[in-house]
Amino acid sequence: MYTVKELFPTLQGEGAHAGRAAVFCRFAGCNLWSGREEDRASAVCQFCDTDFVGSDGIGGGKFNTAQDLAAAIEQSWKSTSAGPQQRYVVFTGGEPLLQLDEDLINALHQKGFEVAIETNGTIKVPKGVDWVCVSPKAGSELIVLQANELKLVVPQAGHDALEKLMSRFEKMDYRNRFLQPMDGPDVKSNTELAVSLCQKRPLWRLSIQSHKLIGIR
Ligand SMILES: C[S@@+](CC[C@H](N)C(=O)[O-])C[C@H]1O[C@@H](n2cnc3c(N)ncnc32)[C@H](O)[C@@H]1O
Ligand SMILES: Nc1nc2[nH]cc(C(=O)O)c2c(=O)[nH]1
Ligand code: SF4
Ligand SMILES: [Mg+2]
Repeated sequence: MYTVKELFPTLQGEGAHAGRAAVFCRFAGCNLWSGREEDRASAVCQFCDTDFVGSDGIGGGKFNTAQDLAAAIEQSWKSTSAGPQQRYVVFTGGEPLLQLDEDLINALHQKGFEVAIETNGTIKVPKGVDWVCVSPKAGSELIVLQANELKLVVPQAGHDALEKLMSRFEKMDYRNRFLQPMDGPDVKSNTELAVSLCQKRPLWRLSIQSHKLIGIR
């Protein structure tokens, strides 16, 4: 059984695939925060911008089998009149690796989808994922040490030595590296920080949450 908060077609707003048509499948639940506001201050990850509790969002629900969920994802892709080419699904959450498994990945490959994930990097990635974006969280143990994309949200409390952290990540096996300004009350100064760090350290590129700027999901 898979519990999906919401399922919708949009454009990937962030990172290396920004601008690309995709179905987003947001799984319920996360290992670094309960999702309840009253627990935020004591959570490992305290800056989350997402409601991932329950299955009551648009396109959300409980899916008994991988086939059922893959069929819903295919329907969502077709709902925009998109053809069979470049089919792309992004699993996010919450933490998608609490639920994504090889059965579901295989069912999507059979339907011609490329499978991407947005993960906090604390859980092993199953075989077959085509694009892994890791976004490490201060105070958690990072175990996904190789990925297509690293997307570091800045600044994070506890990341006092941000540049030291960045130079550690520069020596690791991440194909693309992004700094993403933390959204919230300080997004403007966080963006200025990210811009100046990208200028100083050209191994990094800026990822802005473009979907928020243009008002899509
Ligand atoms: C909601 S998370 C879900 C996937 C996974 N749990 C993770 O943290 O990567 C999706 C992406 O949004 C980023 N994110 C969450 N809250 C944010 C915020 N306030 N500002 C900027 N990015 C944020 C995360 O770092 C991650 O890259
Ligand atoms: N358009 C759009 N792009 C995204 N990229 C990562 C997202 C996420 O919440 O994981 C996200 C999202 O929620 N919407
Ligand atoms: S790890 Fe991801 S989903 Fe979980 S609370 Fe942090 S940003 Fe949100
Ligand atoms: Mg989001």
